[in-house]
Amino acid sequence: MCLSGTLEDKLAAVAAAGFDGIEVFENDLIATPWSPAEVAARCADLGLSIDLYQPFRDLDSVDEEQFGRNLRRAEAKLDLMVALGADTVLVCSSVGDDAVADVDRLAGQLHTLAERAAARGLRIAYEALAWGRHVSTWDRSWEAVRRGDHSALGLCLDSFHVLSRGSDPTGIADLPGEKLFFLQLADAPHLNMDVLQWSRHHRLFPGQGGFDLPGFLGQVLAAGYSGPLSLEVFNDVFRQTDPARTAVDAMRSLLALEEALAGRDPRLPERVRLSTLPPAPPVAGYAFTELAVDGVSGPVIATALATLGFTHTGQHRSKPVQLWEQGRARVLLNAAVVRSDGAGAAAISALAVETADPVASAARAEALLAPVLPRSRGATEADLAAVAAPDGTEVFFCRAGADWLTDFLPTRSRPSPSAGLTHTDHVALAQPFDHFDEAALFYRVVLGLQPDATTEVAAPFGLVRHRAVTDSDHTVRIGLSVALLRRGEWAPGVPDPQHLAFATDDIFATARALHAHGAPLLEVPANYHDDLEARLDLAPETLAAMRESGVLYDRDEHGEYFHLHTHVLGSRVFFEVVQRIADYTSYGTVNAPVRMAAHRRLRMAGPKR
Ligand SMILES: O=C(O)c1ccc(O)c(O)c1
Ligand SMILES: [Mg+2]
Repeated sequence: MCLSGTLEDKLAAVAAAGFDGIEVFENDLIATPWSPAEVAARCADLGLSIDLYQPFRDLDSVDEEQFGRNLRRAEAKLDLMVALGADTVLVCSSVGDDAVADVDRLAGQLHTLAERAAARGLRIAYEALAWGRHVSTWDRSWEAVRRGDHSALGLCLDSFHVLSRGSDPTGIADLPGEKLFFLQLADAPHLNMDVLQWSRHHRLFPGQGGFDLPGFLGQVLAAGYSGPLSLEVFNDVFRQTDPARTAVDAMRSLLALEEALAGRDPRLPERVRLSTLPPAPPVAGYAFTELAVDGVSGPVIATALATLGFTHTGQHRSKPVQLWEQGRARVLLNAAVVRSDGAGAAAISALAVETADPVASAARAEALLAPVLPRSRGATEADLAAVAAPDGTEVFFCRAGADWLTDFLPTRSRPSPSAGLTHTDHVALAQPFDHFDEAALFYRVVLGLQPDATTEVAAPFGLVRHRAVTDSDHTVRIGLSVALLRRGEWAPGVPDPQHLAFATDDIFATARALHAHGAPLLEVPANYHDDLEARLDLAPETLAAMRESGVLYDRDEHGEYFHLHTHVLGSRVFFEVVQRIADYTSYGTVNAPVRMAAHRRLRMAGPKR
């Protein structure tokens, strides 16, 4: 269910991603030209077991004649399973008006089916759908299975059905492990909506939504469950995405789930063997960020960096790459990266984090199925490990102390007067809607970061969702944004451009320096500061300074945030300058609509490309 395409497409994708087995969904089997025996053979060739056949719906009935017909239908499926080599069938709780309410009568009908299954050496796994007519909670499905009292009758637990209803999974640990026949895992964002629609359209892989999957899995394993961890994710985007890509995303989520559980519950039973991902070495800030530029955008960006107080300090020995520095902030302008953004564009092409152990960081990324990038370097150049993020951004791992800097020959450029920028505060990457959750999981897990809360703002070209990931010391912050919908020709292709944000200890001194050097700064409407004045008790002189220099403002319970922005440069990127006061944890996202409106005004006024 997680994957797009036909059964043939799906099998190839899951095998390539390293899965051990599959659930076969009835619709896929019906639509394949392969006989059940041929499906079994194909799976065996690929090293895949068929762990579940599903689903069997609406088995029980208060109408005994109807139950008899249901039983005949079930027996046909049991025979099919024998040919398929699948030993467990999923029976989900009934939704029809004739569903059996009396738990003993329901148990009796399940018992009858279990006898038919046992005669063929098969098993029945009974699952409570959250919208089942009379059975919609795990404890009620357990009651029916317990009373059904047959060795071929057990429970299928599905994290979505348990957690979406806010049910307490704590008691699951007390269930007899041998009665847990199957486990389905799915995460989901917290939404207030009809639970069936929520389940069929918005499920996500573990770690991509808001449910406590490690806590849930811990309960199930503590009960003694020893079967497969199966992903059952109904999701409108995944249904249309290249299944090879989705399968990798899925496997990454499982590896991360195992690690999260091991970290949380060191007293797991000994028989539970969790993944041994290489731990994430601590990160210590950005070594550099890189912009891909061309002959048009390169000089535009270089000029802007100079007005921001950066100096062109180095030229790469063998590649058309410039190094620009200010404080600990380093930006590379790379004219050798071929991208599809169009002539005159610039884009964030790479970010490099300093880690305590770059080799271990790269090994972890590889274990998490990140594509390792081929290296092309001269004999004396630093050997930087890099992987590709889902959005195409290259992620480099560098040792503290920056030995890669020796790849650059010093230039004799006249130093730009500093504007007081100290380091890179964050990198903000706009994501295509279809890969937002995948990217958030990737950056968080590969780099060993934690997620911040997700926020949404109403911007000139539609709602924009933001989610950031960061390390506990906030040395590496990555902000991800996504337009929740993109339709028609009116709105820009990427409504929210990428940006690099640099930190200063004195936003107003920096603002004065930038104005003096002619930096292309964004003008902020007076209405914005009037609103701040009405809402907040800011000191009049602070407000006056903000008005004068186009500084925006936000605060949270931990501190304050002052920030300003440049024009969009090279059609795709801009720079931000930020000052964080105390422990402000966010990114001034509330102000993004004002910034985006100002960028829009400039696009209208500017030269047409
Ligand atoms: O949406 C459904 O019908 C459906 C079917 C089978 C499942 O295991 C499930 O969780 C949901
Ligand atoms: Mg299920």
